[in-house]
Amino acid sequence: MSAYVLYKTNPYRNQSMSKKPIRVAITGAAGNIGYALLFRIASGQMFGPDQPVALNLIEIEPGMNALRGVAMELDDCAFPLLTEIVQTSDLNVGFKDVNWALLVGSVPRKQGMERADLLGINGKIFVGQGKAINDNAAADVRILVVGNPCNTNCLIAQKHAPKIPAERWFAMTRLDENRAKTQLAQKASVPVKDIANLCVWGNHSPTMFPDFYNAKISGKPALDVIGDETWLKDTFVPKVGKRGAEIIAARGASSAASAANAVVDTVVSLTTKTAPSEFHSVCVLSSGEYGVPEGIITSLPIKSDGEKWEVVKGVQLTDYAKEQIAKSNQELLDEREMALAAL
Ligand SMILES: NC(=O)c1ccc[n+]([C@@H]2O[C@H](COP(=O)([O-])OP(=O)(O)OC[C@H]3O[C@@H](n4cnc5c(N)ncnc54)[C@H](O)[C@@H]3O)[C@@H](O)[C@H]2O)c1
Ligand SMILES: O=C(O)C[C@H](O)C(=O)O
Repeated sequence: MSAYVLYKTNPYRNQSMSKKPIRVAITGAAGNIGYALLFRIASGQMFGPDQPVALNLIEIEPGMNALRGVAMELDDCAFPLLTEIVQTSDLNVGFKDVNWALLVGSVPRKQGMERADLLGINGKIFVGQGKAINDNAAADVRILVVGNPCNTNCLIAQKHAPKIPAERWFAMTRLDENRAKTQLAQKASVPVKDIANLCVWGNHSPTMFPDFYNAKISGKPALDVIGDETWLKDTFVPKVGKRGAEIIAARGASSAASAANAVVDTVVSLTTKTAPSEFHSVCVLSSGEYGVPEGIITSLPIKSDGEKWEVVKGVQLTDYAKEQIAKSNQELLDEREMALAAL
């Protein structure tokens, strides 16, 4: 079997479009999240209805046949914005000239496991991917890590890509934010669009802290609207933290469509202007904001001007919130130590 397989599908189609395509690499493209994600990117939901996209689909060798089927389906959608599909198991080909790298490919956990149990299995994948991104990607590349444990995997890849500025690396807690918003909306019997300022802090693990103190329901503090701090602490927080496990128990497989949706939401939030006074949860490399230890990829409240992002300043944290966030960040420090020792 060849070391890599590269198929370019219709490389010349749709070339008359005036904007230069955004080139997006997706690893694990034939997996469950990949299957829910590619069609949304190709249809324009990630970068907008007039922005052409080229897709670099990356799989391991045993996944290449399934990937060919997925690419055929992309072709059969006749998406006007999709200019090119590259299919490869060679990371140097897959990350060539990409503007975005969505690192999904890795093993999901099974029932009874924690995401951190995957570090030994998945961590090493991100060494080679970090290096290949460093050596091949476009000068403006931005990277979003989804494969678990996503925070520490992101840190591993970042450490192997010295050319790429630290602010271009992200890991995903948007699914947790979306889950938390829905739980609050259902409890308060309001539409989910009425929930704002819901930051999930820390690690994408059961220790994450969905900060209900700063969340707003229809413009009012969530605590006032719900009126039950015990429910928020003892039911809402663990419900959000363990939602991934609840889905695995019900589906027999980890969340896929909602994860793909959160990938789209994360990229949209980083590439469009955030609404005034709103923020979103994204894991970024900490430089000590809010007393968080430096040098971990941790979830913080982020806003964007459409080009650059920043950590929102001035969010007031209660002592309880600070304690929960510190626990989650301690877990990230421990994961970092484990990862560095293993690599
Ligand atoms: N951060 C989040 O919120 C979040 C949410 C859901 C799932 N996840 C994680 O995303 C990952 C993928 O989930 P899934 O449901 O798509 O899994 P899946 O098993 O359906 O698909 C994974 C795909 O990745 C491929 N793959 C494995 N190693 C690879 C490598 N080195 N390079 C390229 N491709 C590789 C596999 O062949 C497979 O096709 C898992 O680690 C899961 O835990 C994260
Ligand atoms: O829980 C998992 O293992 C998958 C994912 O991280 C999730 O939150 O759904």
